[in-house]
Amino acid sequence: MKTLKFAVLPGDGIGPEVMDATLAVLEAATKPEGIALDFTHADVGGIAIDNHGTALPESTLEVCRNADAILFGSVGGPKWENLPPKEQPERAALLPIRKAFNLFANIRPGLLFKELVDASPLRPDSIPEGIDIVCIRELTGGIYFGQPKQTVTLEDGDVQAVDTMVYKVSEIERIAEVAAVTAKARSGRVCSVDKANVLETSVLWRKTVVEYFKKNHPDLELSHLYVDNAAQQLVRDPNQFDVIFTENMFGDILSDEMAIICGSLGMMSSASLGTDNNSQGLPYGLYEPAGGTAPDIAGKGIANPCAQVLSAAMMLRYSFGLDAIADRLSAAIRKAVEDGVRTGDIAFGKSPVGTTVMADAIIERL
Ligand SMILES: NC(=O)c1ccc[n+]([C@@H]2O[C@H](COP(=O)([O-])OP(=O)(O)OC[C@H]3O[C@@H](n4cnc5c(N)ncnc54)[C@H](O)[C@@H]3O)[C@@H](O)[C@H]2O)c1
Ligand SMILES: CC(C)[C@H](C(=O)O)[C@@H](O)C(=O)O
Ligand SMILES: [Mg+2]
Repeated sequence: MKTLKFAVLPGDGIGPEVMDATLAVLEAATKPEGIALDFTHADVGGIAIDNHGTALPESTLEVCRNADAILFGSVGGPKWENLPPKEQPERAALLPIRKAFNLFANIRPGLLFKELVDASPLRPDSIPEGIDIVCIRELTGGIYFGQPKQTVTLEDGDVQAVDTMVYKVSEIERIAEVAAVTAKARSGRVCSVDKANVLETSVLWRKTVVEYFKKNHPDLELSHLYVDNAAQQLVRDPNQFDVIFTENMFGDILSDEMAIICGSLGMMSSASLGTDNNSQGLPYGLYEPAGGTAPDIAGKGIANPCAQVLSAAMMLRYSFGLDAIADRLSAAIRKAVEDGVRTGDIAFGKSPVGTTVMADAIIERL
């Protein structure tokens, strides 16, 4: 019997709620195929601070190292916001785990099912067929990790904070390759987003991307946009894009924008892949919703589990090679929303259901 060995890190806020629902869906999707799930829970983020005194315990890293993939919820929330910034869950758990496994390529699909067009804030006539684009975000470089990163008191008593945006050619080339491979499997169109009219890192980004595509992927259609223009083009006409690829912080911001034009953060999944393969000979990856712990709705049982389920589907696809089951999961979600089963974030006129009812509806349609 094929066994899928993965780490389950639910984290904080809605993380455990949508994770429980997702594991039930995953079990229902794999069991009939004779596939067993071998997953191990571990604490990460605020819950790990509470239970172990640190946001990313060594024991959690060990669970991840012994697995073929990580299914991650989300971390952070009001309870830990008053800790020193470097000890907070986002900076002390999420960024280090991405770095620890060298997960430099973050893939975020912006998928709005035709059946869900009414949940988008965009005019329905501007997206009659829904939206199908993807953001490839560089995840282990840029201003998130560059040094120095500090706050200092100056001689005159003023206080100054510094973040540093750094990119090397090698880092830009490897994410360009991911964008190119993604585009080849789709329409062949790639738009690289930067701020080359202002930032040195973006000047290097654009030059490197142009040269890399010219040399390695001359068949692909490459375009460039400044990030401010890209932000408004996404709202004006999202389907003019196919693959958007960009550096870490621009990707963070643009992907939230993509999520909301696709209905909700509760619908946006992500895969973070690196340089290592797992014991299956497939990419080791971390799979998590693009959104966060949603403190405004946490604990109420009303969070949308679809982003977490779709993240699990990405795990099946990339880290376990189970494309057919991944497709079935996506189709079951599509059918459920088509049938009007929707959590509050995507309900718009329909009467909203809770997290477990949404998960059960997906299971019924597998
Ligand atoms: N990957 C992660 O772990 C991650 C990602 C983003 C934010 N965060 C953290 O989460 C906390 C809250 O951040 P925030 O409020 O800025 O962003 P958020 O993504 O948690 O929430 C933004 C809005 O989207 C809604 N939302 C998000 N996911 C949803 C879902 N599955 N179903 C229904 N609605 C959903 C929320 O209710 C909220 O209104 C912060 O501590 C932040 O740092 C963590
Ligand atoms: C929580 C935060 C560190 C994280 C990021 O900025 O990468 C989140 O917003 C995301 O998009 O995954
Ligand atoms: Mg974000």
